[in-house]
Amino acid sequence: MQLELIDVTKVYRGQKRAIDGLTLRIGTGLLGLLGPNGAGKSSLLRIAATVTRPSSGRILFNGTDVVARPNELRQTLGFLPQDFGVYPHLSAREFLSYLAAVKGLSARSARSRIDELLELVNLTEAAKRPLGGYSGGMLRRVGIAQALLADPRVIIVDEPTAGLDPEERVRFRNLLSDLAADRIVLLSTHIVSDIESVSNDIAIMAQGRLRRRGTPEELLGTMTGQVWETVVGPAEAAQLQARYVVSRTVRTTAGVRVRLLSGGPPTADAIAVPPDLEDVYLGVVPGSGASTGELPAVPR
Ligand SMILES: Nc1ncnc2c1ncn2[C@@H]1O[C@H](COP(=O)(O)OP(=O)(O)OP(=O)(O)O)[C@@H](O)[C@H]1O
Repeated sequence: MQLELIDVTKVYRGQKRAIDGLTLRIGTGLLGLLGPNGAGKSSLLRIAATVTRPSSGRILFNGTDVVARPNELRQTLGFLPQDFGVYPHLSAREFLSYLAAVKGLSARSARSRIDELLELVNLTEAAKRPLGGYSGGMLRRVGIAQALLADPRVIIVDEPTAGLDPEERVRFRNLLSDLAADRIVLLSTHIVSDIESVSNDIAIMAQGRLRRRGTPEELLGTMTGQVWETVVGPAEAAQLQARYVVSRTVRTTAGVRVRLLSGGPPTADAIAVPPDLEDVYLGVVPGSGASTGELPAVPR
């Protein structure tokens, strides 16, 4: 199975290029698409899911042109869009039954599949309640269930863990990782920790372009010798933040431990440390740390 996006460009009316000549070949397994807000991830996923047409470029599913003949992919596609909407007066079960009918599932197979999925996303108890009263995390889980309705071979999910609590996040990551054993799973996120534990294939996107693609080991290898830690006073920590891409600061009893990216030692007693994926991400997309919401401010 292969999904290929070849030299894809997307230009919205009167805007700059949301996707700019991007090529991505995706085989069985889980591909984590990482990038800051506005990088073009959603646009790319909507194109891959046949919801939007590219301005130029080709999309092939097992060699078939998806733009000209979308049905082959659509029949086996599960898609969770970022702005997934529901009918507030329907219950989860009614909503999923309705979508199953739209997808052409027989009433009988739909019923058992829906039972299975409600269990899988932990909504069996709430299944009869109107969706209008669901929390954001619960709605996300309904979205995940609908994407899996027709037992798709290709699963495309846009920021699937948004609004989920930490426990649900882990649960869902593991679910996608299991599904990816014999399916194509394409997942987008701007949170590094969402994919580092489950994805052996990571693509980093920024400003409509593919910036890196590889296994975690390959990506980490690109930053070897460029990540440093040093313990300094608060004033010097602020100076380092102004001069370098800082991936983390931690206040300790000895001072502020600053972790930063630099080609050489930033201070006399700085120590080179093994890179992690957050460092790689910040190295590729400087300034994206703010969007992860995970960097504490330097105390001044
Ligand atoms: N329907 C649209 N019409 C006009 N511009 C759009 C449309 N959809 C996206 N864009 C623009 O295209 C660019 C890429 O947006 P896109 O939503 O694909 O990025 P993203 O990486 O998914 O970010 P986010 O996580 O914030 O959705 C942005 O500048 C955005 O404003």
